[in-house]
Amino acid sequence: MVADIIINITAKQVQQTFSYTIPDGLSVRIGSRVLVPFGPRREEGIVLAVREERDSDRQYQLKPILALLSSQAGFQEEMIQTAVWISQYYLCGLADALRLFMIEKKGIIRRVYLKTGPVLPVTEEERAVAAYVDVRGKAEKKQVCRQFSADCVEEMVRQHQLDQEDYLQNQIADKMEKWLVFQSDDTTGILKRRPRQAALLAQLKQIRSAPFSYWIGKGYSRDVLLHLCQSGCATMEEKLSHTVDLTHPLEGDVPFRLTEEQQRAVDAVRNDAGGRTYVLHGVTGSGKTEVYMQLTEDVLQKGGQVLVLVPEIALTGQIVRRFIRRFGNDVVVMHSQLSKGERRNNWLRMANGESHICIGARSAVFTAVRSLGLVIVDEEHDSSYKQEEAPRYHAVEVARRRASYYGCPVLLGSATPSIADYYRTQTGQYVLLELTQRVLNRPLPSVQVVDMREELARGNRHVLSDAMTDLLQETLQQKQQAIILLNRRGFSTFVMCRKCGYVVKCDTCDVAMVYHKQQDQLRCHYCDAEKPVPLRCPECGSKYIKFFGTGTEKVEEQLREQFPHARIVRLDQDTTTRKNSGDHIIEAFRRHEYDILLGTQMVAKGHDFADVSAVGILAADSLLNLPAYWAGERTFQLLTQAAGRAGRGTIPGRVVMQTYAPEHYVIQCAERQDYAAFYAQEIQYRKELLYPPFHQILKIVITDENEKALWDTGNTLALLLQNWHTESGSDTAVIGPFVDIIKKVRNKYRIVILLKGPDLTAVKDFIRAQREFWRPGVILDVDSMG
Ligand SMILES: Nc1ncnc2c1ncn2[C@@H]1O[C@H](COP(=O)(O)OP(=O)(O)OP(=O)(O)O)[C@@H](O)[C@H]1O
Ligand SMILES: [Zn+2]
Repeated sequence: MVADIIINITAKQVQQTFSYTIPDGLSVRIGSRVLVPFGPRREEGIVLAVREERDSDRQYQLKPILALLSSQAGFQEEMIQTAVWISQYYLCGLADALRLFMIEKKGIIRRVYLKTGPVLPVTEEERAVAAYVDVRGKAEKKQVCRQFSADCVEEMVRQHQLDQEDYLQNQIADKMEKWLVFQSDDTTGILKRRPRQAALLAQLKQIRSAPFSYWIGKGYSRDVLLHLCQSGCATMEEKLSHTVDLTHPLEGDVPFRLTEEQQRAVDAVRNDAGGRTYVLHGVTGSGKTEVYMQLTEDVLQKGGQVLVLVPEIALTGQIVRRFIRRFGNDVVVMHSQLSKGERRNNWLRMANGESHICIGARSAVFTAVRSLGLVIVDEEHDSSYKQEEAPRYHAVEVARRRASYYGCPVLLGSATPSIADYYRTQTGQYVLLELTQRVLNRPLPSVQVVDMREELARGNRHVLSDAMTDLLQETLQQKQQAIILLNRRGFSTFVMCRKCGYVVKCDTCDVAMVYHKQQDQLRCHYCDAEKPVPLRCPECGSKYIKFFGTGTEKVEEQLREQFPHARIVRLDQDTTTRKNSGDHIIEAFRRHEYDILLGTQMVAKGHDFADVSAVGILAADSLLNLPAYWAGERTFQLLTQAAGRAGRGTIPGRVVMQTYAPEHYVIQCAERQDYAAFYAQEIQYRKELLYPPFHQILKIVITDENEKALWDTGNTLALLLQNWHTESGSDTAVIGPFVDIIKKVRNKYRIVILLKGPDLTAVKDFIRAQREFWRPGVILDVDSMG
C-alpha cells in the first residue's frame, strides 16, 4: 500500500503530495500524522490518501513511512476536505490550512550534539555554543539558536562541529482527574457515626458524580472522600480532566419560558431540514442566548454536538457561564490560556464524543467533532472572526463549510448582522429570524445625539458634553451604573510641536505615536515601540511640545476630576494585559463594585449588566472617516451595540452620543437603533459602488524594506493581472498598486493591489499558478476586511 502525503512545512507553494510506502503493521489511514524522510531531513506528513501501489510508483523507489506520530489527534476526512477548501478559497498552502486543525504542534524535535573530531570551534561564539551543548550532552536546536545565533549554529553544523538528529516529541500526557461517583445509599448503617461522610453521600446522591476538586472546594477533606469510597457507597474513577475555570459547573439552571418570538426562532431551526444558515437578528437584550441554549438542548437530546463561537473568551465570560450553568460538564471551553495538556484534553473530549458542547473564539471553529448537530456564532458581525494573519480565513465561512459536511444548521446571531449576511437573507440564501422586542417588554434605550460643534461654540471645551455630564450625575444619584465608550486608548492621540507642526512618529512605522500617561511614554500602536516624550522639538528645537487628541486614559482622568466620589474602572488593551484581567474587571463591574466602566470597544461586547441605565459614547464618528467600504457598517454596529448595554434591567436606558457629524445617516440610524433603515441605505451604497456583498474583494498587500523593490514587485504583479484581465476578458477589476493607508509598518513599506469582481474564482486560479505572487512579502487577503 502507498500513502499520498502532504509535508507539514511552511513552504509557500509546496502544495503537492508525495508518495510513500506503508510498512506492514503500521495502521496508517487517511488523516494520520506520520514521520517521513524528506530530502536530507525527516518531516511530519499528513496522509491525504491511501491506495494500492501503481505501476508508475515503481519507476521511483518510494521510501517507506518511518513512524506514526500521533494516533489520536489525527485528521478526520471532513477536516481534510475543509482544509482543502480553505487553501483554495483563501489562497494559502494546504499544509498551512491543515495546521489550523492540529491540536499538537509538530511531533519532531531536532537536537544537536558535539561531534568529537578534528574541527574545533574558531570564534568566541562558537566556543560558547560548544560549551553550552557540551554540558547538556544533547540540546534542543531551537533552544540553542535562541540562546545564541541561528547563523552560528548552522555554520557549526555545516563545519561538522555539531551533529544533529531528529526526535519524536513525547506526546503530551493526558491530564486525568479523580472523580467521586455515587454507588448506593448507606444500607448497612456504617455511616451513622460519620456525619461528614453521611453529608457528603447525601449531596453526592443528588448529582451522582463530581470531580474531587469540586468536593474539596465544598470543604470536604481528601480523607473524607477516600473513606466514603472504602464504605462502598461511592467509588473513585479517573477521568480525562478538562478545565472550566470560569465558574463551577454543577449548579443547576432552569430554561426560561420563551417569548413568542424566541419560540418561533427555536422552532425554525429545530425543524431545519437542509442544514441551512439562519441569521438571528434580535435587538440588544432580546434573549438570543436563551434561543441558543434551547436549541443546544435539542441537539444534545439527539446525541449531537454543538460548536459555539464567541468573539473573545476573555470578554464574553458571561455567555460561557450561562452555558456551563445549564449544561455543566458537557461543555468544554477553548481559550488561549489553556495549557497544552488542557487544550488537547478538550479537543479529545470533543473528538471522542465525550463532551457535546465546545465554546471558544475564532480558532475553536477547528475543534474536532464526532457528530456535529449545530453551529452557533454569537455576535456574528464581529471583526475578530476574520483572521488577520495567514491563513486569512473567516470563521463563519469555515463553520458553514464544516456544518454542510454534517448537514447541520448554522445559527448566526446578532443585533447588528453583517450587511453581507443580512443581504443573503433577502436573497433567500439564508433564513432570517427576528426578535424585535426586548424580553419582559423592556424598551430599547432612548438616545440623544449631541453636536460637539455646538458644544464648542457654547464654550464647553471639556471632553464631556453638558448632556453627558448631566446624565452621569443623575445615574450616580440613582445608584445606577454607566458605561462610557471611546474607541481610542492611551492619553493623547498625538504629540506635536506647536511651532513647526512636527508630529512625533514611530521610528519604524509611518504613524503618529500615542502618549500613555501611566508609563509617561509615547507608544506605537502598530509595533508597540516606545520612546520618551521629547523635551524639545527634534525638528526646530522649540519647547512648545503639545499633546493633542483624547484617549481613554484622559477620559478616565477627567471623569475622576468631575466625579470624585464615583468608582471608576477602565477596560482597554492596556488594563487587560494580564491573564483573565478583562473578565475580572467585567465581573467586578457586574457586582456593582464600580459605578462607571469606561473603555474601548471592549465595553460594548454583548455584556448583560442589570444595573447599567446609562451609556455615553464619545467621538461616535471616529471610525467613519476611514477610507474603507466597511467604515459605516463598523460604526453603526459599534454604536448600536454600545447603546444596547443600557436599560437591560428594570430602569429604562438612556444614551448620549457625542459627534461632529450628527447629520450622517450612520449616526442617525444608530440614534434610532434602526437596523432596517441603516441596511436599506448601506446596501444601496454598496450596490452603486460595487462593494461586498455585490463584488468580492481580494487585497494584495506588498511589503518590502526597500521602496524601489516594493514598487517593482507591485508593478510586476499589477501588469501580470492586467494582462490576464485583457486576455480573459474578465469582469474583475484590477486597481492599483497604490500606497496603503499606513505607508510603513515595522520598517516595511506597504502598497496594495485590489481585485474586485462578482466572482474571483478565475483570478484566484491564475494567482495560484504564478510564482510571483508567492514570494515573501506578498500578502493575499481574500475577502479582506482590513
Ligand atoms: N424568555 C425570557 N424571559 C425572561 N428573561 C429572559 C428570557 N430570555 C432571556 N432572558 C433574559 O434577558 C436578558 C438578555 O438576554 P441576552 O443577554 O441573551 O440578550 P441578547 O439578545 O444576547 O442581547 P445582546 O445582543 O445585546 O447581547 C438576559 O438577562 C436573559 O437572562
Ligand atoms: Zn511602530
